[in-house]
Amino acid sequence: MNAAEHFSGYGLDPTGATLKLPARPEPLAMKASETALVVVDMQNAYATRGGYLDLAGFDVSSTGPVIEKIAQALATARAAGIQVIFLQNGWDDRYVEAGGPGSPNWHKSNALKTMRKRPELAGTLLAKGGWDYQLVDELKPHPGDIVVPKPRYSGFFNSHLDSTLRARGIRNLVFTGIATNVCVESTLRDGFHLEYFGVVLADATHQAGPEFAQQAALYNIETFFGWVSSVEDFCATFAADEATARAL
Ligand SMILES: C/C(=C/NC(N)=O)C(=O)O
Repeated sequence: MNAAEHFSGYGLDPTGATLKLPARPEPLAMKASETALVVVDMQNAYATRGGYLDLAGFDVSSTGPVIEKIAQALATARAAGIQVIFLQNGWDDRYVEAGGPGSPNWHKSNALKTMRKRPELAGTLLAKGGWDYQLVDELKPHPGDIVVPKPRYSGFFNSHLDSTLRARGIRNLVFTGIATNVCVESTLRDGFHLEYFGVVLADATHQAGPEFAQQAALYNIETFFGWVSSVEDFCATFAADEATARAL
């Protein structure tokens, strides 16, 4: 290599089409290379009967269609070269990372509260290494996907999410997962403050709590923090991009 060829640095990818994802309140311009599909906390705890949310009294009976929608979005993202990021919520099996009584998390986490109320569950909910913490069988990471463990609702706190995204020049975050009104919204909001463009695929998300919580979260996102789209629109937009790339 001669001296002229030897340089360092990062130039945003000048190649690749800029696509328009149909979204509310208006379409969002994005490139596959600057976009990540973020799958939030699709763990047994949040999506499976017998997991934490179910044991804590939240309805998880209609998470099946959400899992299917996420699988569709994942297939399109991987084919289009979009970085896939799985967030995984929880703590070490002694709950040091959960914080003690000096942490609001200790007081507000329904997982920790449920275990205090039912001591026979101690050590089982959201503990690394356990079934509850595991990602659901239908949505296992593929080679090239990145898994980011996180100890709080927002994926940006005490995690390597921000550095992972910035190192790859990613500016757009496409959100799926559970729960829309808790970890999805928290992560999208923090992303907004860090200058990421956040869009949620509404049919690939599910709330913790009553249906109005889903609608309120989507209203907040659409009106204040980001954009709302669907799996069908995401797949149609990026499948077309992939077809164009193959034809070139
Ligand atoms: C209620 C709750 C939601 N988590 C999430 N992944 O949205 C929790 O973790 O306690």
